Amino acid sequence: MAQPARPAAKPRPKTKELPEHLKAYRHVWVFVELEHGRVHPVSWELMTEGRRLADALSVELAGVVLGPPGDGTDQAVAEAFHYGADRVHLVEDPLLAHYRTDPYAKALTDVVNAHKPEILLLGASTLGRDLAGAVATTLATGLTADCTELAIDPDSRALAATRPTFGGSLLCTIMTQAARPQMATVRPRVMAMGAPDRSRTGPVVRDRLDMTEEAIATKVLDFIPDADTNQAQLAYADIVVAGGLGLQKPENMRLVVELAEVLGAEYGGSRPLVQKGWITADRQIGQTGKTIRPRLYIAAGISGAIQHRVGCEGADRILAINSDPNAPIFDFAHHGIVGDALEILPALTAAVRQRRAVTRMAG
Ligand SMILES: Cc1cc2nc3c(=O)[nH]c(=O)nc-3n(C[C@H](O)[C@H](O)[C@H](O)COP(=O)(O)OP(=O)(O)OC[C@H]3O[C@@H](n4cnc5c(N)ncnc54)[C@H](O)[C@@H]3O)c2cc1C
Repeated sequence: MAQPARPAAKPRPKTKELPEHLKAYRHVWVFVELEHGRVHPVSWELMTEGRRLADALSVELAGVVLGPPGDGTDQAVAEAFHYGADRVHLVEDPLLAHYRTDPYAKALTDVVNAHKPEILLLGASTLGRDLAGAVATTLATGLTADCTELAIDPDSRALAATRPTFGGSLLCTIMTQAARPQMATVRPRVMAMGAPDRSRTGPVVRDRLDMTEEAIATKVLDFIPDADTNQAQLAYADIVVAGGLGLQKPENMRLVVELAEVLGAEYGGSRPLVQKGWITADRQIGQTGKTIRPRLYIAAGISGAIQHRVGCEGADRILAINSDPNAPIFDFAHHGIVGDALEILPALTAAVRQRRAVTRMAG
């Protein structure tokens, strides 16, 4: 005889209490992403955000710099203070000249274990994503990737890290309640970067990399920058012009590129344009593409789906061109033109060209 169905076991209540040994973890840390002497700007965006979180918790903000001895590393340390750090943890070693997961993960894990920060933020760049995953796994702690918002939960003092889920149709807030540090990555341009204060300075705490070259499986024989990839500087462009399926044919993408050229702007598009091969993947704007924060964003023939919106709503000004007056993009655009993008784009290009010519003649 079939057994009657039994009710599912009650879920065990989750404790909000932090285990005693983790209560010593304090302060907010930002990993300063330094590669070949240059700091990725996402680090300073996170430093600005980290300052806000540290102030909310009444703790210190620290930057972690890993790199080879030299000017680039010294400069990164100085700038960390300019962008808001109260102290900098520094591991300087020739083995850190090129990014390799093993020595970087070892260095960062050891500094965390030695100084015990409660929050550790990294950029969701190629390097940051690799490093964050490796370090979170070694430390057996929680990592929330690609966050769009960070806050402090007033009851538990936990980091409330919000990120899109279910294909961007929902936002979920994740808290790491029983492990430390609480780790999160944030994509470039999601957070605003504060102005640097060049007069700020502070203490540098030096740690050693406890590793030899023999222990590292990956060897860097040479570094050859790839001239073809990531040519589009969308994330940090002042003006971006983008097209969507409303352009109707791949050859009409030319209208977007021409307007971008006369404006000295970058061009991009919605995801379907990448899928159709009209533009390259590094020009996709949105949740699974680039997040942009230009002064002006011109979106032509783009409906404004949530997955596109999250990548562009940080723009100071959004001008939408769409033939449908009810298109969702008009809900968040600052300026709208209801009409045919195939007519409006060339008209805008001609108007900008004419204005440039008049200015040149007058000058
Ligand atoms: C997991 C997931 C991740 C995603 N990530 C992204 C992402 O990163 N970026 C992204 O963009 N999308 C992303 N998408 C896809 C997203 O949901 C939308 O399907 C996509 O943004 C729609 O692209 P579109 O606006 O170009 O096309 P459509 O939605 O088809 O909109 C075309 C628009 O053009 C207008 N139009 C038509 N003809 C003209 C004309 N002649 N002149 C002016 N306007 C005209 C129409 O009124 C319409 O509003 C993702 C989807 C999923 C499920």
